[in-house]
Amino acid sequence: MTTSVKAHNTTPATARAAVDLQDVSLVYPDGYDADGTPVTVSALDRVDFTAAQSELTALVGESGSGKSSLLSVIGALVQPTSGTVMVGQTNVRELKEKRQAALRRDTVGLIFQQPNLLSALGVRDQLLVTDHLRGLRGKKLKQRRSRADELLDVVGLGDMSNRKIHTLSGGQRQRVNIARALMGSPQVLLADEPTSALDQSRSHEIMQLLQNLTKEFSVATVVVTHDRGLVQYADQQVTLSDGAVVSAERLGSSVS
Ligand SMILES: Nc1ncnc2c1ncn2[C@@H]1O[C@H](COP(=O)(O)OP(=O)(O)OP(=O)(O)O)[C@@H](O)[C@H]1O
Repeated sequence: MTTSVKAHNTTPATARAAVDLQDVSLVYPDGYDADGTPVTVSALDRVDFTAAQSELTALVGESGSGKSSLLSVIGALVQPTSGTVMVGQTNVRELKEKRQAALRRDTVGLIFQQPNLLSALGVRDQLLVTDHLRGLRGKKLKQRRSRADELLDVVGLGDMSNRKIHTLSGGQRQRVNIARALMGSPQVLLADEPTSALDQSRSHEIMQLLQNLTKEFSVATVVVTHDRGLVQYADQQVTLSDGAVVSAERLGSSVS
């Protein structure tokens, strides 16, 4: 059973808001009209949005309603035109670019539709790419390798750490992607249509995994999905239309 509440805030008083957006608008420049006047597109229109620690939020809405834009703003991939974006205790818009990059690396885990994995590398090394690039060696690299192995275990790939990516199924690749997103110990996990390339059964498995990891790692997870059948894994459903939040509902934990 779902309970409708005020559209802009459904985080329970007891839950810590890991993501808190107030009055956020995002306007993209979109070329020029025939008279040479600049044209703009309003992707987000005065959005209030919260996502709590240890909760999974499903973000739904028609194509073009602003779902990806909202994820991009939360993940500091795009600067909103106006409004306040808090991730944990950090006011993202007040950060300099370097600190925003650090936030993207350390505080936010990103999971995309198609796992963007490197075909030349084995499964464990997908999780260690940034550590290799940063030149980590010795004891520190060993610790990171242990973390990678723990995470691969958690996502059900404990026995596949040396496998090459092309030998994995779509669902297994998405699990690698999820494990990689957790490498930085994020407070927030953002997933943009993580199941759209998978069949129904694998999609449910991935959503169940995200639901479990949300609790286990105490992250605030926001999942964009077109598939209404997958919303059952969420604690909260937020619906966007034309860049605005039109409803926010708390959901009963029907699946666990
Ligand atoms: N980089 C951009 N430049 C200009 N307009 C953009 C840009 N990105 C998105 N838009 C526009 O902003 C609006 C919201 O797009 P967005 O991708 O956030 O929607 P969405 O709900 O994620 O759509 P979909 O479900 O199709 O992925 C759309 O009108 C889109 O055309």
